[in-house]
Amino acid sequence: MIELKNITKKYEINKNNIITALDDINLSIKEGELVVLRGPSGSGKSTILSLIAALSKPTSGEVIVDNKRISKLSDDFSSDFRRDNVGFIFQKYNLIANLSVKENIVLALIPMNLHVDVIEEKLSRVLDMFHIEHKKDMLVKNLSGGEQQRVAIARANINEPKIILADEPTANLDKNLSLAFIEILKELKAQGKTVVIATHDPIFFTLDIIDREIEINQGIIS
Ligand SMILES: Nc1ncnc2c1ncn2[C@@H]1O[C@H](COP(=O)(O)OP(=O)(O)OP(=O)(O)O)[C@@H](O)[C@H]1O
Repeated sequence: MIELKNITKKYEINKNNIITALDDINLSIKEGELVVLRGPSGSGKSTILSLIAALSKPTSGEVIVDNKRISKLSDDFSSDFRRDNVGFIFQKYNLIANLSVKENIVLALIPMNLHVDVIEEKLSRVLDMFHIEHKKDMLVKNLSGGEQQRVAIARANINEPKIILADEPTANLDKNLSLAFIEILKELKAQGKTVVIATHDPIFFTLDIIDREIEINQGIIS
């Protein structure tokens, strides 16, 4: 269960220029729900995702995940929370171009000091699940956009997180690849993951696998 309680997030550019990205919002997302956050550019969608992932902290209010006040965690505990609970699919994928597919995917596991066999097992599970096995030794810079997205999704799932967050996941994909992404969403939902997608792509708005659409405008949920 994810709860945002009276969340305000302000970005201070300088003393005379403070942007209110979120203005006292309340939001609650149940375990296993597939939710779409929709709204125009700049409305606050990415800010909500970054708060749920404990990548940033609210100016006021609380973010609670599974009864844990994650908005109060120190930076170290925030990273632990993220590693154990959240898979984040970034709009621009945030992959390292000069590393191979498998190196990109296992990078986040390095601080965990896992046995090499465990890493191999986790790796082969996601390579297989997201149909990228045949490219595992290729450098990411030599992959197509759709393949890079599958690597980003595999990386987000390496630790079997309960929560998947995706920021404009189809922004760089054509229609067919967007439909392939929707197939992946179906798999994630079948596995019981909680999925939150920030998007303004209309392809999501008529899907029956989406449990709820949340409309956000200028930092306010309407
Ligand atoms: N790090 C930052 N510093 C300053 N302002 C920021 C920062 N991040 C976001 N903002 C501002 O906060 C507001 C909300 O941004 P946010 O990225 O959450 O919107 P969005 O709905 O995800 O937009 P998009 O669809 O374009 O990604 C915008 O006005 C944006 O310019």
